[in-house]
Amino acid sequence: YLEEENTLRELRIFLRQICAKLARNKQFYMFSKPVDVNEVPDYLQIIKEPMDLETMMTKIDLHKYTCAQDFLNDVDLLCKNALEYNPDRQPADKLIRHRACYLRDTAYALIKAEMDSDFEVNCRTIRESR
Ligand SMILES: COC(=O)N1C[C@@H]2C[C@@H]3O[C@]2(Cc2nccnc23)C1
Repeated sequence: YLEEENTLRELRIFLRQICAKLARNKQFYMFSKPVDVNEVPDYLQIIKEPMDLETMMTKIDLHKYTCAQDFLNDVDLLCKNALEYNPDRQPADKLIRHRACYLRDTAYALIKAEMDSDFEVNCRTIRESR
């Protein structure tokens, strides 16, 4: 009902700010848009559920996230994909794995620092009720 819609609106505003902050970071540029499957033809054979920051921003606007953990689940997916597709010891792979872990840890730290825990509990209650 109306209080729940107010809460979810506030969640979307909060998540847009977090997502924009991550997307502004030049160190995360390789995660800002979907991997170009024309450039990387085998990507979809290896990664079954691609994820990137632009897609996550769109999902916010489509009301796909009803709590911060839903958003962090996609951060985890983005990171897992990068670790799986870039497993080698060569420097390029090591760099993208490091950046993926850095993005994941940054997202968790930002949300923990800037989100009221009671607010997230309220969002989880709304998620469970739907
Ligand atoms: C999240 O991003 C990634 O997992 N990747 C893996 C791809 C392999 C390598 O880097 C990526 C893009 C790319 N494009 C052209 C040639 N080689 C590459 C980005």
